[in-house]
Amino acid sequence: MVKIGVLALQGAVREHVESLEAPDCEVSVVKRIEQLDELDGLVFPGGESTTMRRLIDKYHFREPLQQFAAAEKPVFGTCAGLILMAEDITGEPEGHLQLMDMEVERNAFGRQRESFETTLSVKGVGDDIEAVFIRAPLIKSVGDEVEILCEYNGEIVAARQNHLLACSYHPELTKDTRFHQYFVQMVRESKEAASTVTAAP
Ligand SMILES: NC(=O)CC[C@H](N)C(=O)O
Repeated sequence: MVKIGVLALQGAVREHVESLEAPDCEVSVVKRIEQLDELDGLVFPGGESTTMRRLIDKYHFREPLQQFAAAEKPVFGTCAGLILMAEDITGEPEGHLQLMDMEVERNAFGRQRESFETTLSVKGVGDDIEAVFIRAPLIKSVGDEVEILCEYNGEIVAARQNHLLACSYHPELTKDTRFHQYFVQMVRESKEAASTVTAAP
């Protein structure tokens, strides 16, 4: 059994909970820091990153979230969640949680395309993944350890750095749960690897 939480300070939470459903996966809505201790993986939903940051600071979540990721527990950020994870944000003095080696640009898809849907090929997930972009950020550059999973019109929109997964769009707003199930599998593998290490003589 793996336990995955969805950070519920602000943003679209319920859809993530539904997309993560699997027979061996217990999903919870995270509102208190103490809940992090029980989790094997965590999702940062979409919403408004500046509001989320304000609430993260208000409820003293910043360090516990950074520790969660530093313990190599998997984290998955979508849209505003991706912005929270980035080391750098274009035009801003520094990133929020600075978990993942990438620079992101907020609201990067221009005015008339602020929201749109498309089908994408995502490495390791599928070549016909439905994606909903809502005032989405793009990933402008990534460090050496980051694997690019998906590009849209030559721009990076999904990436993975070991136990960290991020995408610009909203996989939780479609019926297609493959991206979430890819993350659930990351959490299973990470938990299994951690228990092997603990069990070693
Ligand atoms: N759908 C979203 O999560 C939008 C992200 C939002 N534009 C931000 O900058 O935080």
